[in-house]
Amino acid sequence: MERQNIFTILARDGHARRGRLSTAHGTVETPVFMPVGTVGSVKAVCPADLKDVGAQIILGNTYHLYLRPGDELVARRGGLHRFMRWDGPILTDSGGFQVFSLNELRRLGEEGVEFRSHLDGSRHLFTPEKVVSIQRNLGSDVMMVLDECPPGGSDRDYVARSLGLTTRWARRCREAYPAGAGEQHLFGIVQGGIYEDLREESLAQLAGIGFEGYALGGLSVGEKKADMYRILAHMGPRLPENAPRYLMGVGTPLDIVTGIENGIDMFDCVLPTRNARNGTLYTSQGKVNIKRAEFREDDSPLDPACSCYTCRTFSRAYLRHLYVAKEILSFRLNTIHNLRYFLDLTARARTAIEAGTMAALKAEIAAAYPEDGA
Ligand SMILES: Nc1cc(N)c2c(=O)[nH][nH]c(=O)c2c1
Ligand SMILES: [Zn+2]
Repeated sequence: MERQNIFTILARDGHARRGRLSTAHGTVETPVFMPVGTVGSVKAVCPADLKDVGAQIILGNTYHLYLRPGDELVARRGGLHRFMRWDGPILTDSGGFQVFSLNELRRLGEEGVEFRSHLDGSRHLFTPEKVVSIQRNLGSDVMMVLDECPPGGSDRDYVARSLGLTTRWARRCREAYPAGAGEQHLFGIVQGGIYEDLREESLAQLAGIGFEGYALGGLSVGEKKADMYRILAHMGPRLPENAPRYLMGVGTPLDIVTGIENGIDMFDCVLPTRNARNGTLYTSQGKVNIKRAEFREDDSPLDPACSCYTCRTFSRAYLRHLYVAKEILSFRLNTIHNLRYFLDLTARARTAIEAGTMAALKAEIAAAYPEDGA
């Protein structure tokens, strides 16, 4: 069955694209930031908070949901959307990345990757077919193939061998879920480390198989920032023109704007949620460390340029007090703000692309976050 085109480009500004992705749970205006909902919750906030901050699509981690509560339990409860009461689109990663990042004990082979649960030490095997089955049980709108993400700094020979395995696994994922098999989309993941020729080879192999979208993996995994930006500039515009392009695990505000100017449409990163919980807040004037004593009696809003519930309602003095007192409310209010900042950033990018002013937005973010580009 021929699939209708799921992605439409509405405007361009250089390589930057303003687009629209259609999914079974609604359309996604791109460029878009996806809050990370690791085990079926975006930590410290509820679905109503997510809607209030402008979230369109969120991310779930297959590895974590498979181990707890279990993908088959989620399927019996009606799928992840119903289970967590999120009615918008959901993207799930394949779990391979978490296997590598959370498990010392793992065995990589042609069949798949064997690992022990970080929860109870039980043994498991993720194969391409298994991770597709898990994501079908979860019912995510966008599924990711099983891939191997070579550690940052891996040598060229290892990266070359690894991308071959990633391609063979991607082909098995596609065979397990052929185009048109259902309403879920399947995205391929381009690997190839910091080597342009290997990146192009990985992309050519994946494009030959054919996916509804294409991700750049293997970045923001410990490589030098200059190497990430070099690969981003080389590969972003080379990804298939009429498919959504997803930069996995990225990134800082400047990384995101740089990704957009290089043709990326979708981003996910734990920075806004994780840093909210350690008091690092993103604002129009750069990062604010809310625990600093200077805020003890500061009645001003966290960010006068932000219209989120936190900035509309509370002072920096109160936010500092909650953080220092280790109040649970601190996590929620800080997360609401940080997510709103990242979601507003991509919303402003959508407007900037339509107006042809992406360069001005990038200059503004580079000035507010000079440390990001280092
Ligand atoms: N930075 C990254 C974050 C990620 N969640 C992933 C991933 O899930 N798969 N493959 C990847 O290469 C990858 C890189
Ligand atoms: Zn705010």
